Amino acid sequence: MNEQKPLLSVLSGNKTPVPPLWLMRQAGRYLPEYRELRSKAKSFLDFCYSPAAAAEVTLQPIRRFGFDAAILFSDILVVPDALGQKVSFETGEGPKLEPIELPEQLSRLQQSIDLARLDPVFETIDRVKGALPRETAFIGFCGAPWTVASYMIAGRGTPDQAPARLFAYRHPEAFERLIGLLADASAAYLLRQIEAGVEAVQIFDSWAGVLPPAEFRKWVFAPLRRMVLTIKKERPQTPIIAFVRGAGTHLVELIDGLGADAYGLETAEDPVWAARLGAGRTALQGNLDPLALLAGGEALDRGVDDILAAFSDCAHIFNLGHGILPQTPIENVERLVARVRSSENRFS
Ligand SMILES: Cc1c2[nH]c(c1CCC(=O)O)Cc1[nH]c(c(CCC(=O)O)c1C)Cc1[nH]c(c(CCC(=O)O)c1C)Cc1[nH]c(c(C)c1CCC(=O)O)C2
Repeated sequence: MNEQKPLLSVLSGNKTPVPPLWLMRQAGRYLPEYRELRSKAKSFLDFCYSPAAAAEVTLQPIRRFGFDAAILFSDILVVPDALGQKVSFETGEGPKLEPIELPEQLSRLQQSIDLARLDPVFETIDRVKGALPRETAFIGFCGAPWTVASYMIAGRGTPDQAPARLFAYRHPEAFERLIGLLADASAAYLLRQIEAGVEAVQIFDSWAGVLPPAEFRKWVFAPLRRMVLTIKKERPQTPIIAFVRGAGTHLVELIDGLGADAYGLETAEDPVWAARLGAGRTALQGNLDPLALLAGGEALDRGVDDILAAFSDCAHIFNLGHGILPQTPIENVERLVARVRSSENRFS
């Protein structure tokens, strides 16, 4: 039955005449119906933990655009929250956490994740799965250990993740403990999402691109590998999408050895190179520039066509190279969907 859903078919390695399509951060501020519900919530985290609202927001982009996948509405920072770190979101400023500046402060965290705290997320999943169209796949997600740790250490978003990189150089053993804790917590969290009803999972390593190669192997590849092994052991049938943003040439070793079912490519990655590397071995997801979508018009059409042409010989999922921007006009998303869906004869 799953084979009927185009996204799951591509994740099992099949090519389709038209790639299935969804957009990272597709539930969000560019949608007026999102902004309306969001304005009624006490806080962003409260919104994430309100199953009725979170389920509704998950479904909004499906109703409007008929994407091939819904992604659970939540945030990667619910994991630190369920590990006992204080998390809040200030409007216009992004996330705020109690920073971790010294190894001793790691003892403030719980030794394992409190999944009961995330019960509202699992209830959201339960509500969404009954409401999705038959052909729409349902994706769960979490942040990767390195990306989540970068917020936990700095206590906020940073342009270069310097606080976490410094902490890792100064206190490698403590940092390794934190990364290990996050790998186990995140794998357990994804397994519980799968049990609740998601059909595929995506791991977001949004800040993987800043690390030198030796650090990349320790803090990105190794914990992702640990997560993939844990999840595949329990749920071999559930596909995993790894979005290792800024992987660059590390894509070679990811495809060789990570064991995910698909790799998400960011905006700057060359789709022609990636397609040559991945064709016949893995599914690939990406990678239209979110700014081309914002700009619309010919820039959008050209961007879409280049990507469709580059991946025409691959098991390909059409997506952006990073999240959709809040200023993106709705008409441009409609134009994107129409252009991808009418591509059958142009690129096969
Ligand atoms: C790094 C990261 C975060 N969260 C996420 C990442 C990885 C992906 C990426 O790199 O973009 C992932 C995420 N965040 C959100 C989703 C929902 C599902 C989806 O539609 O994709 C997903 C998959 C909702 C959200 N998460 C957040 C919002 C906006 C908050 C609001 O509506 O007030 C949404 C819709 C808040 C958030 N959450 C985070 C930041 C830095 C911010 C503030 C910046 C921003 O506002 O975009 C952490």
